[in-house]
Amino acid sequence: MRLLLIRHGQTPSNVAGLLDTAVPGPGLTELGTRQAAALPDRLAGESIDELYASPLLRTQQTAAPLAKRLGLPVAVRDGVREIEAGELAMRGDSGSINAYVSTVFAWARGDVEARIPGGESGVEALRRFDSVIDEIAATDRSCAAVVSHGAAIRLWTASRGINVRVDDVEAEPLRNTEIVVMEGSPDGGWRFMQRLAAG
Ligand SMILES: O=C(O)[C@H](O)COP(=O)(O)O
Repeated sequence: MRLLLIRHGQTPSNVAGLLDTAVPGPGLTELGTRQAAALPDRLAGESIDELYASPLLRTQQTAAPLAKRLGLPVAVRDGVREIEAGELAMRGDSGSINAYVSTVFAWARGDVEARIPGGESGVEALRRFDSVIDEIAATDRSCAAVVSHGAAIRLWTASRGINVRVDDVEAEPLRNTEIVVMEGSPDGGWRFMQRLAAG
């Protein structure tokens, strides 16, 4: 099946460069709202038959225009929320951001027992994201859109994409409403197809 993994639109914490991962978190900025409004047209060529979002306000606000256009409900799943920042929450200094990002990519390279101080391990973060993807794949639909978060999407695609190099994912941040397209199945594996830039 085809997965469209969409990072939410811009938030005030994104503008400020903060590690803001708590639930429910901030809503979208004006730009973020415009980015969300642009998604239905950007994805008009896709035959999306299921729509998922994390419990955070920013993903649900991003999913809303797409849900309206498609006439689909938004299924909220805790498993696709952002990687918890733990003791690094709401920090914006480069040391904290580097500690967060480097732990996430250490997980993608196999060190899944490492833990963000006060936060999750890679085992825990991947287990919850995997469980949602497995649930989606079990529906036997052809295409699902999942509105999630930058670190969570990069972790999952770097860890589960059979044709993906972790270095490439680490080198390329995911911008607001940028989309990672993956195809495959839990049994056969997931292949990275393309990134759809936010424009
Ligand atoms: O990486 C970050 O900046 C924070 O964890 C928040 O990510 P998000 O904006 O994709 O939720």
